[in-house]
Amino acid sequence: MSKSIACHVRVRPGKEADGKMNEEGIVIEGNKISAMNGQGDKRYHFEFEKCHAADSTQDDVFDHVKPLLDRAWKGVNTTIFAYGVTGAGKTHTMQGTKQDPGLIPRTVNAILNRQAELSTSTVEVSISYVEILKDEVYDLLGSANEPRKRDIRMSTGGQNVVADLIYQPITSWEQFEVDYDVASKSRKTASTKLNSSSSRSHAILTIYLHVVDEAGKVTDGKICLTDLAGSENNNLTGNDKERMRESSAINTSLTTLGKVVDALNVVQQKGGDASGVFIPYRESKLTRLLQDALGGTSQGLLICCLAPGEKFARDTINTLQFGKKSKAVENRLNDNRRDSRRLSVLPTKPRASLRVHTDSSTAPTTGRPSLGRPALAPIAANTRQVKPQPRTSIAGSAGKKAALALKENVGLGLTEEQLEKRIQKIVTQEMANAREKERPVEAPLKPVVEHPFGEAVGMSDEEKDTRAKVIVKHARSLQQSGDLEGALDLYKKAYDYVPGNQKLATRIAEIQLSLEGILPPPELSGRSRHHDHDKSTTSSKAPLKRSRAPAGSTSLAELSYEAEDESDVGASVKKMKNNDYTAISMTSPPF
Ligand SMILES: Nc1ncnc2c1ncn2[C@@H]1O[C@H](COP(=O)(O)OP(=O)(O)OP(=O)(O)O)[C@@H](O)[C@H]1O
Repeated sequence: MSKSIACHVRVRPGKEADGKMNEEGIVIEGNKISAMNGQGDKRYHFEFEKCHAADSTQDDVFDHVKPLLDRAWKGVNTTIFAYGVTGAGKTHTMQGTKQDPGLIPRTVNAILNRQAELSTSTVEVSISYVEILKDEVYDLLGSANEPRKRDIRMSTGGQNVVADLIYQPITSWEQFEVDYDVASKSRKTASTKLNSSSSRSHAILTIYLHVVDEAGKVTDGKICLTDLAGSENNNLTGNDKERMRESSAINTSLTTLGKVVDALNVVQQKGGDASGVFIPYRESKLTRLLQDALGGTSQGLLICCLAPGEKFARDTINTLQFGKKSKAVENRLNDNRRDSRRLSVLPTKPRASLRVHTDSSTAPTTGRPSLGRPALAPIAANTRQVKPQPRTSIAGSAGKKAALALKENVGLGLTEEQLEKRIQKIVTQEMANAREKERPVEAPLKPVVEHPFGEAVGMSDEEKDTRAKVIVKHARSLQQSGDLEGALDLYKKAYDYVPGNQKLATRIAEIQLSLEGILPPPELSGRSRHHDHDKSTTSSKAPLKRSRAPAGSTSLAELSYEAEDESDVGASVKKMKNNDYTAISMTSPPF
């Protein structure tokens, strides 16, 4: 299912510090809003799903958000984020005050009320809460006596996850109030000329819902409520050196957010074709964590907060333009409903406990925190971006058909499930082709039984080797393009199929050490023929640029073409001997 991000606007009431006011500066008529530029000679017009005028109450704003919350109960990941210039009312809208609570407390309250009403279902509610300060992630639920800084890692499922994140089960309103209050107070704020209590960080509070109904149907929903730090003009804020440093980090991450939205708009204009479009999610921690909300699987709602006053005229137009661009982004909504009685890839039921740390290396694909098995905590489920590459030749019409079918499937990225399916399809093709060459009569392929955590049970050694080979090939492409984290992820996935493979283990260690800055980036020891044609732009010895994938990087879709090329595949599969990847032909170069 594909759906645009909705956009609401809220204008905050004017105050003395806003300076000169122009009654006609911001005009709202229904869901239409127009804003005058600073010179007063040009008016910009926009239309959104909802425009709240300066007299809107917290209740009004929440009323229009409720339908989105209903979706979370149906297993859809949802993200609400407040955007706008510093002092425009983002924190007021998301957090509010004790007397006039904002969206976060209202949402939790509504969830707890609904939990009480659903007497026939078991409902578990928990939260995580992080801030991103100067491009570092801190766990706001962590104790002041222990380090709160957290890493973002890529899970084996291709999701950006926060390591060792704390999940706080919420059992009552009173408990939430205390925990939320303590955590919010530890968020970094400071006084600037534009806002006496300006948030210096982006804050993301995530609410996880786990519902089991009487028929055993399980629904996992996630609501991600994000209060972005405001964009800042240091001439207006009067920032000192430290504030300037924070301001620079805030503005950089917001610029990246804008670049991501721009890139997604280009994808949209190309009819959803992401080929050749670089989406810079990795350029900031903020966009890594919001990846699910932007072009991912989440239902998104952007609330654009506007400050009245002539000095904000340009910011107002920028904010509205950002809202307009964000609205055009299409997400592919997830559905985290399943039958609890069936074998599932989803994590097991969490134990009830007051505070939970998780520290492991795999992440659930839903918004639900996994307490039942080791897991990295997902803040934002995401999908890996793949870039189909133009091919010079495809052998046979069957190859063309498969290539076309795959091309249609290459959207903005791949979920773990899609990646698995694609790998399985390629492996099946490769094996079928190899067998066809070796045996006159083709034996039917044994169906693969998937282990809940992705390991294939009952797979032949040959099939495991072939799967590893396909994954390694894609890992090499990512490594070549400079995406070391993505490559590492896939090398590890390949290793699961050929545990003990020394070369693969060495490659994994090299990349890990390189990511930690201990070793230089490892060089690839061979080149595939598909890399040869773009020698001029890409070289295994070229300096790594982690933020950009060169136009020549391969995709799994492309690998499927290779799988259709029977002469190569037959040769390569024949040469494959017990984990000896160096013996594989040019279609699968040694790592
Ligand atoms: N709708 C509103 N009604 C009444 N007061 C508001 C409203 N919106 C904002 N304010 C007030 O305006 C001031 C600035 O708002 P707030 O701190 O929410 O801005 P912000 O966008 O989060 O700023 P920053 O990016 O600097 O953190 C606060 O004193 C807040 O209480």
